[in-house]
Formats: sequence, structure tokens, C-alpha cells
Amino acid sequence: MLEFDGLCKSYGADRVLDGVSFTVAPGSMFGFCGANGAGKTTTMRIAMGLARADAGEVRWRRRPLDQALRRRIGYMPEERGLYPRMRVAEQLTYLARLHGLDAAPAARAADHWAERLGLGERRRDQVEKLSLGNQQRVQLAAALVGRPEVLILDEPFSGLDPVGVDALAEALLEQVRGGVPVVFSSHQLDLVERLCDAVGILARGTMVAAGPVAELRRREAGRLLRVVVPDAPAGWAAGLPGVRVASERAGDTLLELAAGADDQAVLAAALRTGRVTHFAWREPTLVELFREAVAAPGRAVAA
Ligand SMILES: Nc1ncnc2c1ncn2[C@@H]1O[C@H](COP(=O)(O)OP(=O)(O)OP(=O)(O)O)[C@@H](O)[C@H]1O
Repeated sequence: MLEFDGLCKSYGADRVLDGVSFTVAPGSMFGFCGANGAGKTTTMRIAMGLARADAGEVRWRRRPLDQALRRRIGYMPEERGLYPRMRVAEQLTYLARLHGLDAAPAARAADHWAERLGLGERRRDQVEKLSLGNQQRVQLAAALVGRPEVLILDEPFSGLDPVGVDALAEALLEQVRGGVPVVFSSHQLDLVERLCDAVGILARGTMVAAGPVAELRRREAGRLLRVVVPDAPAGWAAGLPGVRVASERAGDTLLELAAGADDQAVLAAALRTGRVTHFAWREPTLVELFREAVAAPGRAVAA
């Protein structure tokens, strides 16, 4: 297990992390989500020894991370850290050697990852001459080239085109299949939902929701009701007790019901306006869970 356990961190009077805990099992992918400034980068930097926690620790296989263990981690920092003048293959080989590979396997790993991430033709280019997206691919290759036991990636998908996203997603899934625990932060919740076994949503330094996406969605089901009444006048549901209109478009209405609100009263109201063609509870999407978790301080959801 990769365990983040009770991380606390303040910068001056600012409490940036307030007891952040989560675990990532070998062979699983954890999506680390949260608003800008929530503390994701700080959490990852603490894991990598680039910032010091005031309390708490990060463990891999029950051992607190030290510099030797960190060498086994493939890390992609938010501030991209490449040597701008080095050529792609040379750089990747160098980094693989820093992770302990011999010269020949390091060169092979560099070629392999350059190819896998679509950089085959750029192998001999200097990094600073690459487009931003391609520099990003080199940075990802740099995290993967040392045969990591663990991957910690800070916004690895940002700036990639859809082909790059697919190449990286496939590479990460392959690592997961090989037993590597992967943590990545992202604002691309569709990707998180597609790829991750579990997610954590951080808000103001606290994990406000954590668990498998399907369980979080199920747990929050029973509050969103979709009602389709093609001929209903706009605003038909406004004012029903315990009901908030989340969205309404051409007779297709999404309602959020407070605990104890009467769904049958909603149905009766809908029927008074016309023929009801759809009436069903709907599980929230990850985006809706995110908005809810980030908007409501103190409301923790764990699956
Ligand atoms: N070295 C530092 N000194 C002072 N404050 C810092 C420092 N590093 C981070 N912070 C503050 O800590 C908070 C959390 O920042 P962090 O970068 O961890 O958030 P994040 O969740 O990664 O955000 P984003 O999604 O925007 O990348 C922010 O308020 C930030 O300003």
C-alpha cells in the first residue's frame, strides 16, 4: 500500500493541509481532485521530500518514505524539471541511470518510452525546441523510464492533445496492470472517472470525499431526480417543498431533493402540467459530486 497518513502543513498562518489521509493499493489508480489551491501539489511534494509536513507521513509498503525509497518512485512535478538543452533520448537515458539502470537497459528504456509516448521522431531534438505538449510527453517519459514501483504524477494530462491523452492513459493502465500504484492529480474529471479505481476530492486542505467512484455515486444517489414533461411550462417545479431545480431545458428537468422531500408530490405536480415521459432517480456524475463536495465545507463523503 501507498499510504498518505494525516498530512498537515501550514505556510505561516495559512493551514494548507489539515490531516490529509488516503491509501492507494498496488495495481490501482487514484485520481486526486480538488479546486485550485486545495493542496494537491503540496501533498505530492511532501511525498517526494520537496516540502516538509508539520505532521503525518507517507509510507510505501509500511515504510516511511526516505530518499532511497523515493528513488523507486516515478514523479512528475507540476513545475516541469527538464534540462532544456539536452536531447530527448540523452535526457531520458540519463534519468534512467539516476534510477539505477545500467547503460544499455537505460538506453533501451529511453527509446521504449520515447516511442510509446509518440516522441520517436523527436529523440534527437533538444527539449527546449519541442512544443509544450511534447515537452510534457518527455516529462512523462522521465517519470516512467526508471521502472518505478510507484507513480506520483502532478497533472500529467494537462496540455496533451487527445492522442497524447490516449497514449498516456494506456501507458498508465499498463503500469497498473503490472501492480504499480498510480496517483495523479487532475482537473479533467471525465478522465479521472474513466481511469481511476478511486478518487479523492480535496477542499481547503481536507479530503471531503474519497472512495471508488461508483460507490461515491451510489451513496449520493437518491437526491437527483430527472423528470421529463415535454409540454411543461418552464419553472413548473420551482417552489415545490424541498426541491431545488438543478437544471431545466425544454421540459427536461433535473431536480435535487432535500432529505425527506416527497418524490410522489413531485410526480403529481409534473402530471398536472402534462404527460410525464421520464421520471427516475439519477446517480450524480463525478463533476456534480465534485461541485457538491467543494461547495459544502465540513461535509465529508467516504465510501
Ligand atoms: N512555498 C509556499 N509558500 C507559501 N504558500 C504556499 C507554498 N506552496 C503552496 N502554497 C499555498 O498552499 C496552497 C495549496 O497549494 P497547492 O499548489 O498545493 O494546491 P493545488 O491543489 O495543487 O492547486 P492547483 O490545482 O491550482 O495546482 C495554496 O494556497 C498555495 O498558495
